[in-house]
Amino acid sequence: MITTILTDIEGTTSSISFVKDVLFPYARERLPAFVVTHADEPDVQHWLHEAAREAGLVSATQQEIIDLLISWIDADRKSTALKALQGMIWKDGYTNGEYTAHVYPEVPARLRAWHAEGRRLYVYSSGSVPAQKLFFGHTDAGDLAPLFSGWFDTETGPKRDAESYRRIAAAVGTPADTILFLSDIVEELDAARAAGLQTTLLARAPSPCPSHCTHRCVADFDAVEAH
Ligand SMILES: CSCCC(=O)C(=O)COP(=O)(O)O
Ligand SMILES: [Mg+2]
Repeated sequence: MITTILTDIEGTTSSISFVKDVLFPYARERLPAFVVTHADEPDVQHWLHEAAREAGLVSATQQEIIDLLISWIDADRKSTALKALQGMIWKDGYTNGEYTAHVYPEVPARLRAWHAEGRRLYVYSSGSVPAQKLFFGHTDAGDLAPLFSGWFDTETGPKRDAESYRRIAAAVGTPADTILFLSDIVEELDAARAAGLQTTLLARAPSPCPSHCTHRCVADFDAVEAH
């Protein structure tokens, strides 16, 4: 019996294009000024230091760190430090009404229905937890954040590592096989299944389900079986 649904964001609840064509360029354009203006804030300082550490830079100028972070945005690197900084920059865009987060049309009603049935909903995304909360707090369909019981990002661990899903099951406090993980990435689902979670692949149009997929595969949330 599925009691808990854990969902990815990009490619699952929401289009890859919104993240790549709206969020990433917004952060890319504002990152240099953001770093210069906020570098003294402890949170920002922490993540700048973490980015330098991740890159193996013993000492780096502010401009070198900015260049590094921009190259990571361009490469879609799932760096925890980059994601934390991007989330801080995206905040202004949401609160100023410059954009709202895309969700596929059936997603809000399906999330509400699962919530009303008593299932607990969680997010696991490479986007930072603050960025996830902003995202679901400002969607095209309004504020969906209250539907979720909790949020996980790569501070819990990489999304392709089974240990991350074991940690999530322990944090949620329910047996792994009662959790259904939804994602558009087969390697993430493989890791979740290795940890004992149930899995469903989202193959959003025009992508077909892969021919030799070993995970249940559906085109949208209405086709997800969560029994
Ligand atoms: C929280 S919205 C930003 C999403 C993001 O930065 C990202 O890398 C999405 O990755 P996901 O794990 O949701 O596929
Ligand atoms: Mg995804």
